[in-house]
Order: sequence, then structure tokens, then C-alpha cells
Amino acid sequence: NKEFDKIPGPPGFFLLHNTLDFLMDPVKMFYYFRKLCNQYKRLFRLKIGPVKVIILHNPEDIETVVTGTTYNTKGFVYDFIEPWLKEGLLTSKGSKWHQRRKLLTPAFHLNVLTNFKSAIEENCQKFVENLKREISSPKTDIAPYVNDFALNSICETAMGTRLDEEDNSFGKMYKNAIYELGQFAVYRAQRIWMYPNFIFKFTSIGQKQENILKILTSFRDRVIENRRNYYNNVNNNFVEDLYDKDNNEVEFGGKKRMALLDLLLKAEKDGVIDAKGIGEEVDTFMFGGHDTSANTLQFTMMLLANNEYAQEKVVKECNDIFGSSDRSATMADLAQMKYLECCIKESLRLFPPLPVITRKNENRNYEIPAGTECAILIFDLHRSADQFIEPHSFQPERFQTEPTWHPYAYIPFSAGPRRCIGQKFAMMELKLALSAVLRRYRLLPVTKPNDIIFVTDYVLRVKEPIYVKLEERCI
Ligand code: HEM
Repeated sequence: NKEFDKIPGPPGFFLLHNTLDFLMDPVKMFYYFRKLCNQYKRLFRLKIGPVKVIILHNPEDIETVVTGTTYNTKGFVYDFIEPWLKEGLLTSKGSKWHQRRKLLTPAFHLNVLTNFKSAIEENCQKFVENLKREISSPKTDIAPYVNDFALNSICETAMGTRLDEEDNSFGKMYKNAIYELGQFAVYRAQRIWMYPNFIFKFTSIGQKQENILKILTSFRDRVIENRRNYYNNVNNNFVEDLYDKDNNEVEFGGKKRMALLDLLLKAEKDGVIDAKGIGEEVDTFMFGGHDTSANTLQFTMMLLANNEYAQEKVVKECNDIFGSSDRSATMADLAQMKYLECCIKESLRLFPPLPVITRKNENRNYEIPAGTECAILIFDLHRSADQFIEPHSFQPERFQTEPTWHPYAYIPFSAGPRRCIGQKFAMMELKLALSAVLRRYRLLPVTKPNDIIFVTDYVLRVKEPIYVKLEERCI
């Protein structure tokens, strides 16, 4: 306690400490944290109810936390998504996490990702087609389009099912349900009296959450069961048969493609995961894999709309790769989209989809007392003037040369053993989507980066919609 109290931080209010700060309006709270980072240069502490948190925004401290094995456990804010994700890869700890990470890592190997590409590509085409209806609009709120694209893509690659093939209203309900669960988790995190489960479940939000979880689980279980039956009835060598002798993807039953779920079902047959575990991981990929990508797409499109030079450079790069052909991108093409990659990386620097991550220190350590949580402010780390020249401006070129910043000053996918497992997947998806959009449309500025007002949430959220204007390019 003494060690913790020695760390500087806002004084808070008597026995409630900093609990009341957390009740702040989510917009005010976002800027309050930025102010604290400026005030306390290296780190600061907060006491929220019974929880003690040290807030880090300095690369050396962050390196210690993310690379060490001491901090394998996630912080208390993850408790509020636990009713949904249970002990999936994102939320589990210790040996359970280790075993799952080992099992799932091959599913994200570059060779395997190739198998998901065609499903994402089809969604890119739909995404680009859907945007066509906006051509004559003076401005377009891009969020519904990017959300639709990202959710359809992850649904198809994680579960092998198309939301628009499902009963239409069900697809919509599923999307809303995922969104609402995120909102409920933030609402609860702000209110310490809702922390205990036995209280939360009697609140109106708690009851709504329970109903939503029933919908999500029944949809997910139906998809898993269909896929399992399909394999059991039609094909016993499922995963092996998804590749031909040259390791190319083969269509399955005329339309089924390989999904992450297939690898999980194979693992179930091999006895390394059970049905409950499959459910947890499918939910985890749905949660981890859509909002983050949609968010990055939205910010990157807005940044490119505001930076004609960078946008035209990306278009030229695409023209050099594709010429006048309207063919879709191969994996080799994606590897050549080097400048687009710099733009995505710079967008992730300015607008990291997960602006804060947390860890719990379960062992006593000379500086940080056991039981203390560490919150890593990725948003502030990425905008540190000590690390980046003109930290608030969009300069993709900074990624064209060797980094001039500390290796842990740029961590949009986190780092160390618990770094994002979907990083390569996300890069592939983002390059496919952005190159498809930019080959077809010119993006013109409406919302400017400095106009954006942020809202505190798990994912970097904005108060007002982000608008761009779309113009068809002549090919
Ligand atoms: C631009 C897109 C993405 C960003 C910026 C991103 C960022 C992150 C970050 C910062 C973490 C660490 C979270 C923590 O420490 O609490 C993480 C973990 C994770 N991400 Fe991503 N992610 C992205 C896309 C994806 C995709 C597409 C998937 C799945 C297909 C995915 C699945 C996961 C999973 C399962 C974990 C937990 C890994 C573990 O603990 O072993 N992510 N991601």
C-alpha cells in the first residue's frame, strides 16, 4: 500500500479516492486522461473502488509489462466482457491461455490466411458496390459501411457463414447485439456498484445483457452445430480435404470455404479442445476481429480523404500493380502495397483501435505491488512528442525508414506474448479493402482529423459520425 501511495496521481475524494472521476461523462473522461498524461510525465496512479491502477504511457515501463510473464493476466475491465467471451484467448490466463495460443497460432499463419482471402475479397466487392449509392451525396457517414464489411468478413472467416444468407433480420440483430454488449461493458466499468455479478444481474442493463447473450449464443451454437454435422455426415477428413495436392483452397460442397471454425473442429476431433472451448474462441474472434478492423478502415479513409498526396500515391501504387486490369489482389500484390501499408501503420499510430489495454500483476515485484493493475495508454504513447516528430500529424513516410522511436513506443497490436494473434489477418483485410475502395473512388475531405471528438470506450469511438465525400474515379 505504501509503495502504491508513493506513486503520484490525482488526489481523489476522501474514502472514494478516484471513483467519482470514473462517473464522468465519457467524452470528458477521454480528455481528462490526456490531461493527466501531460501532468504526470512518466506514470500515475488511480484508486477506483477496491481497484488500484498504475497508468503507464512511457515505452520503457510498457516494455517491462508487455514482455514479462508476470503480467499474463488481463485487468479488471475485461471482467465485464467475460460473461460473453468466457475464457477465450483474449480473456484467459496462465496455462489455459498458453495451450490455446499454441493451438490457434497455426490458424493465423500466412499460408492459412490465403484461404480466407477469397471470402474477404467477395466482401470487398460488396463494400465497394454498396458505396456506389453515396456517389451523389455531399457527404457519407462511412461507419455503417465499414462495420458491415468487417462484421461480414469476420463472420465468414471465423464461422464460415454469411450473415446476409442468414435470415436478414437475424443478421441485423446479431450485429446490434455485438455492438450493445460493448456499450454495456463500458457502462458497467464506470459504475463500481455494478461490479459484483450478484448485483449486476438484477439491474435492467444486466437483464438486457443476459437476453442478448442468449441470442448470440443460440446463433453461434446453431452455426457450429451445422458445420459439425456437415463434416460428420459428408466428410471425415475435413481440414485435409480443404487443400488440393498443391496446397490450394478447394471449394467445399460447392460453396463452403475454410473457416477458423474448421480448424477448431479438427482440434476437437484430435481431443485438444471441447465444444465449450470452440464456442469461446468463435466469440473471441468475432469480438476481437471486427470492431478493430472497422475502426481502422474508418480512420484511414478519413485521413486519406484529407491528404490528397498520400491518397494519390496509394492509387499510383495500385495502378503500378494492377495496370488497367480490374482483377482482384493476390497475396503477392498485397506484399507490394508498401506505401498503403505505411498509411495503415500511421493511421494505427494516430488512431489505435484499442486505445488502452490493461494487465494485472499477480506477483509481488520490487516496484509494483501484487494485485495492482497496469493500464497502458496506447493512444498517448503513440502521440508522445519525445518519440515522434510532429506527433499529431499524418506522415506515412515515417514508416518508410528504420524507426526513430523506441521499439515499444508504437504498439497498436500490443507486443510480447499477448500481442494480437490477428495482426497479419487484419493487415491483409485492410489492404484488400482499402485498395479496392481507392481503385474505384476518390475520397474527398469532410470531417477533418482535428474536428474529431472522442468518447471513452474499449475501442476508440467518436462522438459524431466521420464523413467523407466519394467521387467515382475514371479507370
Ligand atoms: C487493426 C486491427 C486490430 C488491432 C489494432 C488489434 C489490436 C489488438 C491488441 C492491442 C491486442 C492486445 C489486447 C490486450 O492486451 O488486452 C489484441 C489481442 C487480440 N486480438 Fe487483435 N487487433 C486487431 C485485429 C484482430 C483480428 C482481425 C483478430 C481475429 C481475427 C484479432 C484477435 C485478437 C485476439 C484473439 C487477441 C488476444 C490474443 C492473446 O491474448 O493471446 N485481432 N489485438
